[in-house]
Amino acid sequence: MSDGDMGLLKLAERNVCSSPSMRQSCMSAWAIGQYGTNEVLRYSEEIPVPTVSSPSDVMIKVHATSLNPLDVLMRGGYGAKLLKLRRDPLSVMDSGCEFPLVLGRDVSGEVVDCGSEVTHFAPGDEVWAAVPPWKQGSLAEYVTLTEYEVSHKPELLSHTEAASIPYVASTAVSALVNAGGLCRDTSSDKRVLITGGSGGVGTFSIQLLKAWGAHVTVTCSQNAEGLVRGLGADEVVDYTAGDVAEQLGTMEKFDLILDNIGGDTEQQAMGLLKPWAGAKYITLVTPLLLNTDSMGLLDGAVNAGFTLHTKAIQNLISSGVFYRWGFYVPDGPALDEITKLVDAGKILPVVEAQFPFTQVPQAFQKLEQGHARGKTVVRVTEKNDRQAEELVQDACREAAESEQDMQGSAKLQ
Ligand SMILES: NC(=O)C1=CN([C@@H]2O[C@H](COP(=O)(O)OP(=O)(O)OC[C@H]3O[C@@H](n4cnc5c(N)ncnc54)[C@H](OP(=O)(O)O)[C@@H]3O)[C@@H](O)[C@H]2O)C=CC1
Repeated sequence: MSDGDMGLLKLAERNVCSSPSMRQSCMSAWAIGQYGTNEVLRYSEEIPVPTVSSPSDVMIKVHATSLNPLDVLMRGGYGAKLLKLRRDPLSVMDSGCEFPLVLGRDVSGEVVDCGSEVTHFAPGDEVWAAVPPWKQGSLAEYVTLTEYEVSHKPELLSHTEAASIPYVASTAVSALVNAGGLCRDTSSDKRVLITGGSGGVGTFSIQLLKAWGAHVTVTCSQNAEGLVRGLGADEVVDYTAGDVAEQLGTMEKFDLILDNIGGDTEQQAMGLLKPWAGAKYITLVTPLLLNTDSMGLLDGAVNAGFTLHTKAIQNLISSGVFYRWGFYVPDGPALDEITKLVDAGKILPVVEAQFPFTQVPQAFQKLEQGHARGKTVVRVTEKNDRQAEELVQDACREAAESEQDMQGSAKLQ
């Protein structure tokens, strides 16, 4: 997008937050005003600041965020019907719709304000969090979350590094712990297969499971083998080199499969689990939001529930395998545990690409090309710091000019 386009967009969006008094409560953000392709992404300096409105709110100045496949999907309207149900009624009250909608699900930043009942955080604290998809996102100067969703950032990580972890970590913990029943104390004798191990969720999950002592097998492309082995994967199967089910079928069977791919992988995976031994298959690729989008809330939810129930029963009866869907769940305390693992050097950030805040559309393009090797991060403050510097320089220049004017008029007198 050219500077000229950016200027036109800014002018077009002045109506969001236009009066001088309102402008003080506005921030810069990348937002969408409708669902669609990358064209709908708009930079605006007129997005209302999400201020503290409840006693448990924590307002964060965003230093960095990262993109997830969900951002690309949500830009196109994915999950709109179900997510709208959970949005803050105040945020949709004026327009009756969710727009302008700010995307971005990760945040690493600094607390700037807290509600009266917040006990664990104070202004100035460096924090990280995953922003629930029903809340305004972090491709913005500020984001406001509830205390339970926030955690203190690992000291060893920069904001850019930290922003690569929260959403994939919260998803992995939810899938492996809540759905999979694994934890630090019960994983050491477990054989786990991660499909799609080279992406955001995969690169995090490998490290978490290795920190817990599990034996980890990963499927990925041949050129990602070095990456996943470097993160600790014990065995790697190149899914591009022939029949992946056949290759995996020669191995000892697994206790748990975390499926980041879905589709045919689901059928292939079932036969790879230990039968009648409490083994679990957890997929992150579920039809729930697609169903509610296409069939409506009630029919979609019922249909998804029926699908899940049928598959769960079939797999339990035929092979004693537990079939489950995994979902991202907001969980600050889980991130506290991840902070400890990061500080202990057991989990490293995997940042594949970084973009400045001015290049968010390019960051989305990168994500849409696929073949992720870890995460794509957006540095948010860099632009705002530069902008603040420019404002200070402008103010200094104006002050110097008015001083010169005053000296000039004093001489004349
Ligand atoms: N249910 C939920 O709440 C959540 C669901 N998800 C979903 O989980 C999935 C994974 O997320 P995330 O890790 O962030 O995605 P990424 O896009 O970061 O990673 C996907 C990875 O899979 C690899 N891949 C593609 N096809 C295959 C294949 N057939 N076998 C093995 N590897 C393959 C890709 O590389 P390459 O193509 O080069 O092989 C890429 O590295 C996504 O579908 C996402 O939408 C994520 C978070 C929450």
